[in-house]
Amino acid sequence: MTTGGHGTDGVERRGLMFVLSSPSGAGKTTLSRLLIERMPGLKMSVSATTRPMRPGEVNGKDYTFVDKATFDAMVKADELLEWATVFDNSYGTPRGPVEAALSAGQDVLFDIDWQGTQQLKQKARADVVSVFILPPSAADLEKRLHSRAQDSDEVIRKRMSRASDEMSHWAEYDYIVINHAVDEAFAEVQSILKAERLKRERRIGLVGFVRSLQGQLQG
Ligand SMILES: Nc1nc2c(ncn2[C@@H]2O[C@H](COP(=O)(O)OP(=O)(O)O)[C@@H](O)[C@H]2O)c(=O)[nH]1
Ligand SMILES: Nc1ncnc2c1ncn2[C@@H]1O[C@H](COP(=O)(O)OP(=O)(O)O)[C@@H](O)[C@H]1O
Repeated sequence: MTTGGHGTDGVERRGLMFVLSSPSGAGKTTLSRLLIERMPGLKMSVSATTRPMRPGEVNGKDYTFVDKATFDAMVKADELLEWATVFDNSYGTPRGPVEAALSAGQDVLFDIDWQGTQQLKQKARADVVSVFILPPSAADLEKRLHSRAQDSDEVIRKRMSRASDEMSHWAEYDYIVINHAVDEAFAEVQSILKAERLKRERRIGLVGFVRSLQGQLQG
């Protein structure tokens, strides 16, 4: 699905799809924002959703907020790379920006649930790197959902009751990070991305690079 761009060391490589999933409130959004701020060459995939906007969210940045009819039209026109229903709302990944970023040699970051992760893996397994974020405890999870202060008590109850379901998919992920302290969890997620960028199979320019090194040695 991807063509290739150049890594920071100048060797051409395939772009990767970096997926973060977790039960609601475990810290995906916080970690995603830090990754985008601090990791050059990584672009956020902005999902479309029918969920109402939360205070502080920006349309087109956090999500593209659409009504159900618009979402259904996007599905029908095959404009979504994957989509799913979560908490009675529809969420989906617009295909165009992802394909454009990957073919420009950028990596793409996804904050999507297990259903979306499965769909991406079916489409491009070799290019997907998936990380599941766990909270340190149920009490911490609940505290974080309250501290975010953006959802009603009823919505928080729904999110807590769905957490166990979401968590049951942890073993489908390549990496598991427990989000105790943000800085440490961020450092772990960053290490995963850095290592995955160096994977031999993604570095399609290596054959040429090594040939040229050998040429220099022989010449
Ligand atoms: N499959 C899929 N899931 C999404 C997408 N965008 C967001 N999600 C997931 O939908 C769930 C709810 O997201 P949201 O309402 O923003 O609440 P959050 O869990 O507090 O971030 C989270 O598990 C997100 O990862 C998407 O485009 N596709
Ligand atoms: N390691 C952490 N320690 C304490 N609070 C955290 C930590 N990580 C995230 N939070 C806070 O918890 C709340 C939920 O985090 P958020 O990133 O929105 O989760 P998600 O996107 O998974 O729903 C936010 O208020 C965030 O600032």
